[in-house]
Amino acid sequence: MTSLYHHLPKVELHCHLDGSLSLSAIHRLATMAHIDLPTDDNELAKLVQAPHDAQTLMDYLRPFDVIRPLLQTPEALKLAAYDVAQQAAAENVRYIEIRFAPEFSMDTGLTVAETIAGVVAGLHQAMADFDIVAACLVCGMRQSDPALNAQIFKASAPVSGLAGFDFAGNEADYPTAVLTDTVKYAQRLGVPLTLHAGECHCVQNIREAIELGVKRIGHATALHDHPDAIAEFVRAKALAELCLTSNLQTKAAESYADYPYAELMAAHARMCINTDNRTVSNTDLTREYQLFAEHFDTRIADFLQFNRDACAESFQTDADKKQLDQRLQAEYAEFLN
Ligand SMILES: O=c1[nH]cnc2c1ncn2[C@@H]1O[C@H](CO)[C@@H](O)[C@H]1O
Ligand SMILES: [Zn+2]
Repeated sequence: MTSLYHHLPKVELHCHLDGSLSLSAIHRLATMAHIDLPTDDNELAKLVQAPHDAQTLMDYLRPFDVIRPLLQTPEALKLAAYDVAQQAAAENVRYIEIRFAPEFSMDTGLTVAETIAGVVAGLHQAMADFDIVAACLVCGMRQSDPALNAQIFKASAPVSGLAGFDFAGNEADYPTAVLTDTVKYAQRLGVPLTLHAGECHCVQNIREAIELGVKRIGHATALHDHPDAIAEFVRAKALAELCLTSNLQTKAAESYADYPYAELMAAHARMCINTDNRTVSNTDLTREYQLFAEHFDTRIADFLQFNRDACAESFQTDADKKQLDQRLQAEYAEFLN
């Protein structure tokens, strides 16, 4: 039986391409790249899912090393992007932003523009085949040379189909403060920006992102127990891209009790629900909704509000936002009665 949460229309703003590939897509990509990976799904899953004993974000990020060599051609990126958008469409995600790091797909000579074109081609094909709108975000990596990130952003900005920028990666050792110049550079390029922050118990990283004028914060988990920072977050009308399962795995939150949901709700903070990484976190958006309902008593009207806020902060045109917002309201009417 498919659950209510499967049927609810959804908007997802925070989903990594390389962390969300289906096992069958990984098998196909490995064959294309002539790379030996286990043919058995259980064995493959062990390699590409977050280790059960992960203690930190860096432990969680290890499986991405297995995926990196598979995503080195435009055809592979196209197949990957199609696969993730297809999975999302199958669980009634109406709009998704899928992010990836061009840096990790340039090992054998692709240009930044070629990597983005590959991803965008896959998203366009998925949009033609399924009832979903899918957009592409480019990640700079926190731990990388700022000059490389600047170069990647500069080369990305004019590429057709690029919707926004992000910074991902090692937040513990590369806090927001060290990114400031590159963030400002990205902002000057005129491309909308979201930022991973608050995944490593450092609320300062969220504060600084907000001070830089960033309105979308990936995770924002470190707001827990920081009412002043939550107040600043609310004043800035920022949106938290929540990634619950991922946060429990990286120990950004030790337990459900350490998760800032109730505090954010009480403060009327804006937020939305995301998978972060379907495969690495062994989840999907339906399961994330179920977890919020079970552990935090999130109601249908709340899910609608989260999706409307996600829509309002999505990196689409105002006309497209309006159309999606109207669709969400119309479609939720049957679930709210
Ligand atoms: O939760 C996360 N926090 C920080 N970085 C992440 C997270 N999930 C994935 N990536 C990083 O983003 C890259 C581009 O998709 C991935 O390769 C991974 O290194
Ligand atoms: Zn993320």
